[in-house]
Amino acid sequence: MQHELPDAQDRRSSIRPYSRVAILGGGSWGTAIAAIARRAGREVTIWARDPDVARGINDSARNEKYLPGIPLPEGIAAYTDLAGAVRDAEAIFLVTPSHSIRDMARQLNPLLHRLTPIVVCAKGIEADTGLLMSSVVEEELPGHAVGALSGPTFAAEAARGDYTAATLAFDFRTIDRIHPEHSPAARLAVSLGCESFRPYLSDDLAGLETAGAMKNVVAIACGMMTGVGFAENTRAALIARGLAEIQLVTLALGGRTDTVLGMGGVGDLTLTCNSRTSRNMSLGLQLGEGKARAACFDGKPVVVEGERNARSVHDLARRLNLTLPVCDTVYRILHEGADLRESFAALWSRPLEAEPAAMSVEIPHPVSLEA
Ligand SMILES: NC(=O)C1=CN([C@@H]2O[C@H](COP(=O)(O)OP(=O)(O)OC[C@H]3O[C@@H](n4cnc5c(N)ncnc54)[C@H](O)[C@@H]3O)[C@@H](O)[C@H]2O)C=CC1
Ligand SMILES: O=C(CO)COP(=O)(O)O
Repeated sequence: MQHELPDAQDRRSSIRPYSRVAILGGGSWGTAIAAIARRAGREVTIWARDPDVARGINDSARNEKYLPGIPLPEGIAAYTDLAGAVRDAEAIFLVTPSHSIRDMARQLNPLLHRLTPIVVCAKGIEADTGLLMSSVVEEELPGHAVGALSGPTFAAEAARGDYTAATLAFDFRTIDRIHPEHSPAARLAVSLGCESFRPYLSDDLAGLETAGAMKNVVAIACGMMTGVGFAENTRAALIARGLAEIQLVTLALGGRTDTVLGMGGVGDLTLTCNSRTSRNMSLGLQLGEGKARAACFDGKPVVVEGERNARSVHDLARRLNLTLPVCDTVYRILHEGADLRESFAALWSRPLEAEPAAMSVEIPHPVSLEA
């Protein structure tokens, strides 16, 4: 069940936002979150690895490298040293790519007060361990309340101030049900909520993170099919089957179907699978059109989480003994050199099976009509 913020205005005004928040990651999404938090009235610091990015934010309220042409709210203070960025922060948003989250958390260990809540905004599953990002952070920063922010949120649109919504999830153990206004989750939601950004609260952290990591793999599949020349029917089928795969893994990891149907599941999946703005969709599209991987994005290094995470999802599914035909097809094309056209043809000629009757089934058992 998704939790609303306490609804009545008097209750809402009793939730204290965090005054000072630190955003770690000066890329497109980190900068967009900084802009949202600043519009919501917070004192905002941002850590950027790249000194030019930090200079641009400090000197001209722009991040031309990652969000070209988008003016940012005044007053975001950018740092290139992590200690400076987090010094007075009451809450932390971790917004670097998923493969860097463990290292970032390790670096933060000596710098943070144990009560400082941490929100992971990267979408991914750790290679080798199969851990969701919040679990990675919990291992490195024990004792902190760790949550995730995820949803249909293209950075440039959110930074421009287009109406955007997302889900903020914390483990149920950290949500104070009697006094929700004291929970870091509620305080963080109020800290980010502003005219253009609407955070929903959830206690299904596993579901939210699983959906966020897997939708990128499905988006690559949709891009590939579109690039090869197939159209709307094919893409819709991939989205629906991708959603079923997300549901399987979500339930296996203890998450819930309502999360799969929410902002971070259906919301983000439909956004990324249908838009060329998505880097994941766009990678698939270019590969489907026959471009070599090295030539995609004009040879520039671009964060495409679904590429790395196709492997993490594949390994996790094996451990969980789950069959994920769509995600597996992407994995085999990207990481085992399988032929793209043949792989998708094989996907469509699998034995016929029953569609899970309802999204509420626990773990569906495919029924082969060939047997
Ligand atoms: N861009 C978007 O629309 C959204 C992105 N996300 C997620 O946010 C995360 C970050 O992505 P973006 O900001 O889009 O990427 P980006 O490519 O725009 O920026 C990446 C940032 O991370 C830094 N970085 C790269 N490797 C690093 C490392 N090893 N250690 C520390 N810092 C490193 C870069 O210097 C850069 O500041 C990803 O997991 C992505 O899926 C989530 C929602 C929306
Ligand atoms: O996660 C995103 C939007 O919610 C961004 O998607 P891409 O990483 O595919 O660009």
